[in-house]
Amino acid sequence: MDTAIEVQGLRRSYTGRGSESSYEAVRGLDFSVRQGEVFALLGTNGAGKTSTVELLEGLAPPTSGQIRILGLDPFHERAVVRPWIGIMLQEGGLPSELTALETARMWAGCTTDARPPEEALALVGLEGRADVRAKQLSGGERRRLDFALALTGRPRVLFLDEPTTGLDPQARRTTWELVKSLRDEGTTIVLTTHYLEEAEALADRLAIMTEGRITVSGTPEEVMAARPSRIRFLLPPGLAPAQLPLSLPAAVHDRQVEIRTQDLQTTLTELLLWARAQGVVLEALDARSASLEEVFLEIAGEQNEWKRHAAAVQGGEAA
Ligand SMILES: Nc1ncnc2c1ncn2[C@@H]1O[C@H](COP(=O)(O)OP(=O)(O)OP(=O)(O)O)[C@@H](O)[C@H]1O
Repeated sequence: MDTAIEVQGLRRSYTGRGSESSYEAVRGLDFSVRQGEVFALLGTNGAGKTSTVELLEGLAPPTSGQIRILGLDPFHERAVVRPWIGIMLQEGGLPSELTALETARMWAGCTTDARPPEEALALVGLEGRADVRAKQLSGGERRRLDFALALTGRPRVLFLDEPTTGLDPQARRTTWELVKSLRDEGTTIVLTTHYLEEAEALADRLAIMTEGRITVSGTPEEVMAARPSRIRFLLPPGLAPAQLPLSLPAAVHDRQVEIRTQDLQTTLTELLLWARAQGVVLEALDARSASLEEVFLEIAGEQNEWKRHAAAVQGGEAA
């Protein structure tokens, strides 16, 4: 079987208490994750990532829709599915008096076919901190201990919820290498992160969520290619904006020119040929494809724009 995770029409509502109305945090998701793939779920705060991942982990039943983890329902067939999955939570909640090794041993004691605790600690680079109590570990080291525990059961499907939050740049790179090597060994990984360069570095495919829905999805390259590239330069002295090549729609602010294009190579060639023919230098020339961060910010911006519009319409109606 090639598909590790299959999600269809997934919805999750939180029922309100007393006079509070219920809130639909997940509003109809469809996606699948192949075996041995890193799938990143991105989105602004409150987009519904954790609500979704909890359903995938079988911690709660969906309000409607279907989930299959390696062919089974993670909530109703939890006893079978649980040993296949590894979960790294945002807040580990570890007993603070135990050392790192004692914690890993305790965890291994509750796990079927557990990795030796020393091996789990070594995988995350904590072998030298084995005898340090959890409460004396740094925030980043505790995060790595959480990761070691998630790996203890040799999971086939691994859920990593913001795995590198609080890690220094070197520890973050080491974690990335570990994620890649787990993926190369065939582990399926669902990753949520607020670090877009992390998603760019690790994800085979990703989905960006806004308000409970997936707005865009695909490989990082596909997601970035869907947005225009941009070229910037300073308007050469003595030239008016109207003298720029007409076929290139440019926005000019003070002397700063910005051209957006779906075909960076052709547009850039046209611009450079024009500059040579004019005998002008394009100062501060900068041409780049959309980064994942730009795509993300644009989607988040569109969402805010839409909210402002909706509020204005509502305000208008009320008036
Ligand atoms: N137990 C709950 N009861 C009611 N509403 C909830 C509950 N848990 C989450 N929500 C709401 O559901 C929405 C989605 O929350 P969720 O934690 O899934 O978002 P997220 O994308 O993981 O956010 P973050 O990036 O901040 O972790 C939010 O508006 C949140 O307030």
